Amino acid sequence: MTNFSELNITESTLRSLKRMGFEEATPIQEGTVKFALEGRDIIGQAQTGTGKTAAFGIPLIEKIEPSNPNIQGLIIAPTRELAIQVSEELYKIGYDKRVKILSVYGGQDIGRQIRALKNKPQIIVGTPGRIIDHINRKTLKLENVQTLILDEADEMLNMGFIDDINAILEYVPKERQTLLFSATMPPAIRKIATNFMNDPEEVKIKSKEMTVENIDQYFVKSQEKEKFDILSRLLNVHQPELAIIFGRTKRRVDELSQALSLRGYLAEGIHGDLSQAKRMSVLRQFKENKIDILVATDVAARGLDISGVTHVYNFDIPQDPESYVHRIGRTGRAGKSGLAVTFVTPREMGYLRIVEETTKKRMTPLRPPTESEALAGQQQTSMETLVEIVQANDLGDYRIFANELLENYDAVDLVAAAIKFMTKEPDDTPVTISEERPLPMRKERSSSSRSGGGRREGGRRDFGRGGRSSGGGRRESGRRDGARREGGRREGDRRRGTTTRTRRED
Ligand SMILES: Nc1ncnc2c1ncn2[C@@H]1O[C@H](COP(=O)(O)OP(=O)(O)OP(=O)(O)O)[C@@H](O)[C@H]1O
Ligand SMILES: [Mg+2]
Repeated sequence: MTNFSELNITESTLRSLKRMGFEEATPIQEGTVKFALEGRDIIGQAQTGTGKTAAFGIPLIEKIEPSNPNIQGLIIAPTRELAIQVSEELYKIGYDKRVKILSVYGGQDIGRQIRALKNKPQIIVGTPGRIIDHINRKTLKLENVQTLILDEADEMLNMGFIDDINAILEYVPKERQTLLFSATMPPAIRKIATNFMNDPEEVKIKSKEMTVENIDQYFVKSQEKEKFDILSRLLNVHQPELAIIFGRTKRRVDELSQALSLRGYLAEGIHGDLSQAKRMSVLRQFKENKIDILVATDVAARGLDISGVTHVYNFDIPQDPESYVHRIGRTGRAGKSGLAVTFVTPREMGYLRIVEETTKKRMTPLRPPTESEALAGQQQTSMETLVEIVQANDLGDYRIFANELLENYDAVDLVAAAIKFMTKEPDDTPVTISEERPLPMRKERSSSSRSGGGRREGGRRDFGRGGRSSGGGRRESGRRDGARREGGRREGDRRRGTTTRTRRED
């Protein structure tokens, strides 16, 4: 590990990094900062949660000329939450240098953004749709941009976003530095990337596996209709501090979060159809531990950095390996450990093998606990918690109440009642989980033949063949019309009908 002071970074940025608690550079930061400071274009690839934001953020902040009031840096991110998160991290890195940063994203009052743009921000972090809206309104002037960054670059260059990116690029000077970052970078996408880069330096942090090793990865083979009960039992046994459960569709997320709430879990759902205010409030509650289960579509997967996520459950196996990598990467961040469980129906086993081939990591089969095992596990945990509380020796006044109770009741009964109170007993409150259509049958085979089947919305899968999607239907006529959007969501979302998977927005 290298100390930041060895990376030719100015004092003010070093002070900011210190304040952030960053002492040593992570490998991707060490590998990219030098090239980026030399002005090189970079394709940066490193595992989830390993500090890619600062890897592009540090050189960007270093390059900003404080006396220049123009927009000098533009960062494009696939979701609103990510745009906000990246701008917050940049704000911290640029704090001592007083760099002005603004995030622009769909779902937020555009008038407010227009007023904020008049304050002369030097860096803009935005989602593609809203950036284009501002370009059309002539409220965003990009002709002085010197650095363009795509976070989650493969996602940004997939079929759904490439038109938007091309449209934005027309307004950004050709003479610029371009930085692309992601944990995954399928070869076909990397090829597209080089089209608008200038002799990019590829910085790939070598690792045996694509996922970080501090995430324990399991799979549970089960029938579709058994999944929910197994999930509840796993939650009872694991007792995650913070968990994210991924579902394949918006309906799935709604049903799962309702069902979990009915069964007494503190759960909320998040997906692209919710209002921006709702999405932000759910995320805030999750970050503040007011809810401990976040049920999400892939919208929440990319790039979100929520500390303390201990468990990720893929209630539905994702359709492509890249999504898997990003989903489970919400845990095990910044060196912490995590646990991921993926549900797979028997006919989806082929997908599991493809994921494993891509990540180069086998998942361990997990035998789901039976109801009585789940209960026994919980009782055990309750007992251990009681013992810990006793050992902490901080009971004070509680002893007075205990003595009062002991005058009238049997000691064993009282302790048993305490254990019972702390234990979540099996709950058969009826819930509705509609059956999700399984992914198309796919034989177990090597990743070299990944085409066919499994079309995901926008035909992104087709990139696996190195070609353009035929059935994506993402292209929108009138895409330059700022008014076409509805609540920041793409029209394409509706048009895709039943195959809509919930990914796109803005
Ligand atoms: N040098 C560092 N020292 C300590 N913590 C760091 C360092 N760099 C980044 N972090 C922290 O690590 C966490 C993960 O960083 P970040 O979100 O940039 O990861 P990422 O590589 O972009 O992941 P993803 O692929 O999921 O987007 C953040 O909380 C960040 O503040
Ligand atoms: Mg990131």
